[in-house]
Amino acid sequence: MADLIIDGGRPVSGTVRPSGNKNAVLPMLCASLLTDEAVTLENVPEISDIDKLLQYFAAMGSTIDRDLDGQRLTIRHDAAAFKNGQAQLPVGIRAAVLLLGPVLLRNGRLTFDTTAKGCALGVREIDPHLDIIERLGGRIVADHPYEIERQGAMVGADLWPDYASVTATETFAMIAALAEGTSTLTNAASEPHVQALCEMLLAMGAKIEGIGTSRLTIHGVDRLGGTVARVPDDHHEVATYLAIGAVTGGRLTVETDMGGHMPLILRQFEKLGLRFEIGDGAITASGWTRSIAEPYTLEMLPKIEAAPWPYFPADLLPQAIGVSVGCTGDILFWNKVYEGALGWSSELLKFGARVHLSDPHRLIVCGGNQLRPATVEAPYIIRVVLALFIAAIQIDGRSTIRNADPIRRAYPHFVEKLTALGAEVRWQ
Ligand SMILES: CC(=O)N[C@H]1[C@@H](OP(=O)(O)OP(=O)(O)OC[C@H]2O[C@@H](n3ccc(=O)[nH]c3=O)[C@H](O)[C@@H]2O)O[C@H](CO)[C@@H](O)[C@@H]1O
Ligand SMILES: C=C(OP(=O)(O)O)C(=O)O
Repeated sequence: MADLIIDGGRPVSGTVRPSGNKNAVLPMLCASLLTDEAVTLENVPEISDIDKLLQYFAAMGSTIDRDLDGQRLTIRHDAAAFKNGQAQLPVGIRAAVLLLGPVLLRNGRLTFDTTAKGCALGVREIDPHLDIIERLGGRIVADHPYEIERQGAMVGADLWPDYASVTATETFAMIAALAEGTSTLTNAASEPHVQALCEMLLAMGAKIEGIGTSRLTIHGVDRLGGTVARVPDDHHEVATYLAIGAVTGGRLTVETDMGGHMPLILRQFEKLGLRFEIGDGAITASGWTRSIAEPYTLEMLPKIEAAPWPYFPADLLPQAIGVSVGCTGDILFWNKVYEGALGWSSELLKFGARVHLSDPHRLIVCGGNQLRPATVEAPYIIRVVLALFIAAIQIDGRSTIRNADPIRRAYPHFVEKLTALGAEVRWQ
């Protein structure tokens, strides 16, 4: 594991372009298994999750042509080779769960011995995925290791799961696209990455209605074809860079076409005193008041709550917490998604911040403290490394984030990009 060394207190200014969204490119890559034709993806980020997925595909006999500089990748799965491949599903990445549906469709059966865990945010469930597979005609014939099979085609069904799960919705979309008849999913997830997968499936010949809403209707087709699809920019990365620019007193512009997805996200950071200028194809972080906006309702603590889209994303709550430690005023952070996503917050005490974990879902940050540089330990949670980084870079002096590697899963060339913008940061 590698550490990040940060010399904080220097303005991070200039212009940066975000990379493709990890949580979009991974399901899009898995969806390439739904056709024998070539699929080309553009704006493909250089992240370790893709390397793991591509290693798996290569071991299964797929043909991969990747142009790293051009951020372009063409993949084609040779039917016979994939059938004979024996590789284990990748471990350490949540996206492994996105292989279940496509591999089952391709091979008729699948054995896997992973619980498809990614970031250590608490339990990462597989039940919603297995439930969708069963409801659409698959059978779980054994567990530990799990064996799934299908006899004949998958069959459409009407589903209404307990909650809107991102990857389970993606599993549903990929299977229902090729199932017999019509399927509906009520309580579907609608994050920008879910929308991107559905748009790609449409381009491959799928018939999907309700993209971006909480109800998907999919009319199954006999076959899907190849396509060329662009991975959307990562809205998490956009917001993260804007936050870094603002807390360092810099003026940072992020060039992106994701502005339409950003209003609620920017409004939450504005509660923490960040100021933005919205341009055509660009957002600029132009200032930071450092004071938490007080609500008109006097009895209420200011709060930022994360929940499934179109709420503020759970994958941005840590970055907002990282900003808040430098503010005056108190604020409640409420993670309505994960039950294990805030335990790391005691690391913030090492910077001199005051934080109170009310319960596994809620954290109160009390501001107005004199912060100091520190050495902190990052858990295996991508966005928490960013939270600790945002805390560290606003403080004069040298801080160290131990075990910062998880950011390689989603933030390509992080150190190089920030160094070019004036930050003093390096790996050790
Ligand atoms: C590869 C990928 O795309 N990973 C993302 C995906 O993971 P993933 O698809 O695993 O996340 P889910 O949407 O399934 O939600 C995660 C967990 O939160 C709990 N839960 C969620 C919603 C809800 O209304 N009630 C509830 O209890 C469940 O325990 C669930 O297992 O979506 C998460 C939530 O946006 C993101 O953090 C992950 O980055
Ligand atoms: C939680 C995340 O990823 P994963 O689900 O892949 O672990 C994330 O991207 O923040």
